[in-house]
Amino acid sequence: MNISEPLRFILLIKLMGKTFWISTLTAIISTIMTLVPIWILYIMVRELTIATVSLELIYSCLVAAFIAMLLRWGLIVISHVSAHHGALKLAYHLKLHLTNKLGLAPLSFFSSHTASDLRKVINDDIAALEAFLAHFLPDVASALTLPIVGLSLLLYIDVQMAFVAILLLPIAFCCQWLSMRHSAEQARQWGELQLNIAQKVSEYIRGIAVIKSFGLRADSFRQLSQTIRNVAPWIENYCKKNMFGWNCFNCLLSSNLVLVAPIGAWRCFHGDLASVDWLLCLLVAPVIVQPFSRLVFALSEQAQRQGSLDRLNQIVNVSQMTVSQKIDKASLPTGNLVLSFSSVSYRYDQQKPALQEVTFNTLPHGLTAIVGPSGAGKTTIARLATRLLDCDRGEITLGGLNIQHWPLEELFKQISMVSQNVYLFNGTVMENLLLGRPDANIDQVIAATKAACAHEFILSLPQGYDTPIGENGTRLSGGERQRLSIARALLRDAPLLILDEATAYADSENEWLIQQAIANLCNGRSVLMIAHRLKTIIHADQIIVVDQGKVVGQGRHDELLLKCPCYCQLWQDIELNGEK
Ligand SMILES: Nc1ncnc2c1ncn2[C@@H]1O[C@H](COP(=O)(O)OP(=O)(O)OP(=O)(O)O)[C@@H](O)[C@H]1O
Repeated sequence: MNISEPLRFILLIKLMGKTFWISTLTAIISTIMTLVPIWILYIMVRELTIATVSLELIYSCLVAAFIAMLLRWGLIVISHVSAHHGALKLAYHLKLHLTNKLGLAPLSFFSSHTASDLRKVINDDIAALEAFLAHFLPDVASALTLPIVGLSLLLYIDVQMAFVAILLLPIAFCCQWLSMRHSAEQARQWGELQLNIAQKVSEYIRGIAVIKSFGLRADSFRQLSQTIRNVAPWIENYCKKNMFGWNCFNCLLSSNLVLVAPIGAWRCFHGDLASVDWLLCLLVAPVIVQPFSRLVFALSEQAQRQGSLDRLNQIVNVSQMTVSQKIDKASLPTGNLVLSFSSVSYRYDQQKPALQEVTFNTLPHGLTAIVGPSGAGKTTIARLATRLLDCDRGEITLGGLNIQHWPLEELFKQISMVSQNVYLFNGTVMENLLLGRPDANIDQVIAATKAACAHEFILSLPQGYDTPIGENGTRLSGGERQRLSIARALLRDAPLLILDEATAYADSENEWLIQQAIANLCNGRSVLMIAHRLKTIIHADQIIVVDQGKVVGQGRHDELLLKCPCYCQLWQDIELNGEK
């Protein structure tokens, strides 16, 4: 299923393809079948009122009515099954398409859309559209058919009675219009309230450790309880505003017999209408108007569905990380590639630049460290090097080729990253290890975990390599998670390694193991290490000092102590305050 344009209802229907037409057509025919037994009853009663009753005709009528009822049920089943099948298939493709889009979205998109917002959009909004396509479309088709066919039947029997049957409709619609005037705004407010609750619940769950440590409960966590409490007055106000119009509408819809019965009786009495025709009017008149209640209900939810589409389109329309030039795979640079920043500048939002005119090269087979005070721009450099962000000005090249010209898959084969904030997926140890290299064999996996000092602790887990580690590895310690992520990077075996210093939060035993694992990881590779602590990089082959987004020094440790004031200051801070 190819989804290449913004989502609209017409597009969703097109994407459902023939399942939509099958379900709609069968819904329409099954609705017509609802009126067939009534029509047959009418013919039977008319036969019974004439002098010579043909029993044969009566039997045929009964059989025909029975067949019409069976056909109706069969068609309803086909309509619902095909609508559900089409809607589920569409929901599956939408989820796949949107998650692929998110995978290629730049990091800046995620700073304005939280994980809980996106989860709600991908789960709830797609579920809302799926329900609409699976239930409402066949329902709406049937609800539109019934009044048209029923009214045609009444017009055929008696034009005046057809008019009486729909006399109250305009008044009913006026009442409904009065109560629905603000429905789009109300649907928007309701969507916002739901989103707010989802965000606060997810914040509450994420921060549960802090909340417990302050002795708070859900009702005393003010942000959450206030957001939930806001819903009650909103619903009360909504009911007050809409109750009168909605009740009048429903009353008027179910009251056309109040006119059809006495007017029909009066006309029968005066010989103006045959009593059998009056009977048909009594049976058909309520059937004509009642579906409008279903139609209006379906329409009243249209604003909410439009809201769902708008939110989904925010993901569909997100600009993608692009490969700006098509390069033949065979002509890509190979070997131990040098990463170069050349006059690179970047700013988040409209704030002051995070990086300005940054220029440096990594060393092939060497350790290049980036150091600087907090907020200097070190992490931004790592994000730009891995295309989590794209630079505003300047050029970043790998092996002499701009990284924006590298096919993404090939670029990420060259780079491995170990970050301070390790993310492990909810699966087994082995599944997490194989993430970057699914075809690795068990010997390669064990070699990687041994080099990352992780093999021993993995074996001590209840099911060894097959132990489930929980969401983000919650069943492992911080140091264990870190060593597992290093093993994952080792197994990936990319020639350029970017380390966002991994030992910052480790205890002394774990720190020693992690340092050892990192030393193994650096062996034979070009390494760019974002160092938040100096003592881990004093032996680096090259140190780049960054301050306020600019490179202010470059060299080895001893050279920088002589010529770079910013580096001297950082070093003095360690000597004065120590470094944990
Ligand atoms: N997502 C973001 N949105 C807006 N500004 C940001 C964002 N991330 C970082 N910044 C800003 O960019 C500048 C550089 O931040 P960066 O995280 O690169 O610094 P750092 O040297 O890694 O800091 P630290 O050592 O404290 O981690 C800082 O002024 C920071 O406030």
